[in-house]
Amino acid sequence: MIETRSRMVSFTKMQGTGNDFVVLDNRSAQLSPDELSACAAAWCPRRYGVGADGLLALDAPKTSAADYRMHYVNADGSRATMCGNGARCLFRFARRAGFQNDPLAFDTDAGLYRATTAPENNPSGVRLFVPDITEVRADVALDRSVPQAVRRLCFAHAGTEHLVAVVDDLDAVPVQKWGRRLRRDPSLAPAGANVNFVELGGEDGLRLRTYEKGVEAETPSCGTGVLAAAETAGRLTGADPETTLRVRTPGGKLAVGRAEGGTLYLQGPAVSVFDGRVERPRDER
Ligand SMILES: N[C@@H](CCC[C@H](N)C(=O)O)C(=O)O
Repeated sequence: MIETRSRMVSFTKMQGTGNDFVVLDNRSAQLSPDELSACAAAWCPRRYGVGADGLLALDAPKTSAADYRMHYVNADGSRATMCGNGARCLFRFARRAGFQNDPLAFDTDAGLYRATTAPENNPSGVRLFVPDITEVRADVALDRSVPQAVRRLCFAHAGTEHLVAVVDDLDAVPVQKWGRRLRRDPSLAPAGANVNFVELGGEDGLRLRTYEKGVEAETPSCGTGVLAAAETAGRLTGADPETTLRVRTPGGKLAVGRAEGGTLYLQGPAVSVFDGRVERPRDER
């Protein structure tokens, strides 16, 4: 068969609070879901590829309400239903690609989302409107033992699966060790969960460190993790659910609040780092 697609794929490297992504326009690249997974697994490793926590692809919309569709694939090639930092980056990528509606609406595997430029005078800020988080368990029991330092353990589906573990001393948590163990607890099968360790209080409201499934490591920040923490741990502080909650991650600050009309949002930066071209993995050619 004659190969008609280019071997090289154009991409933009982007980051949102240090959570970084290879971002491509799949209307031109035309990669199938399996090919997107293979590309993520080939391009995300930091020593052998471009280096990223995941791959984002902008595609033609699936529903008439959307301007475009977002595909999200973790660094290990597994597909995830949603990515909060990634969705903000893809919004900025879509603007650069010429999408002009405001807000922009996009299909994801977790449903329809919308985003707009953040209202404050912050050129990199993006406000991602999200559906209310309805699947919440305030206290969960896992099959495996949970470290004693975890004072409360909650679960929230914030577009994807999250455990929220409340601790007193966030800096003392061995995130890699505990996250890896809790993330695959049999009671969470088959999807598993990202694991967020949260310290309550302080001037920023919450501090958060996340072990991400699909990266199988701590990442500098996780947007849906911030939403899950705001919904569960944030409420444990007695904070008014209507006030904006500031969440500090190792990669930077994010805000969770309610817009006029009551829609929940996640707000933070989305930044282009560089543009490049990368070869498709050999098996996929
Ligand atoms: N970093 C993302 C979440 C990406 C998906 C996650 N690893 C999963 O598999 O659920 C975010 O910013 O939300």
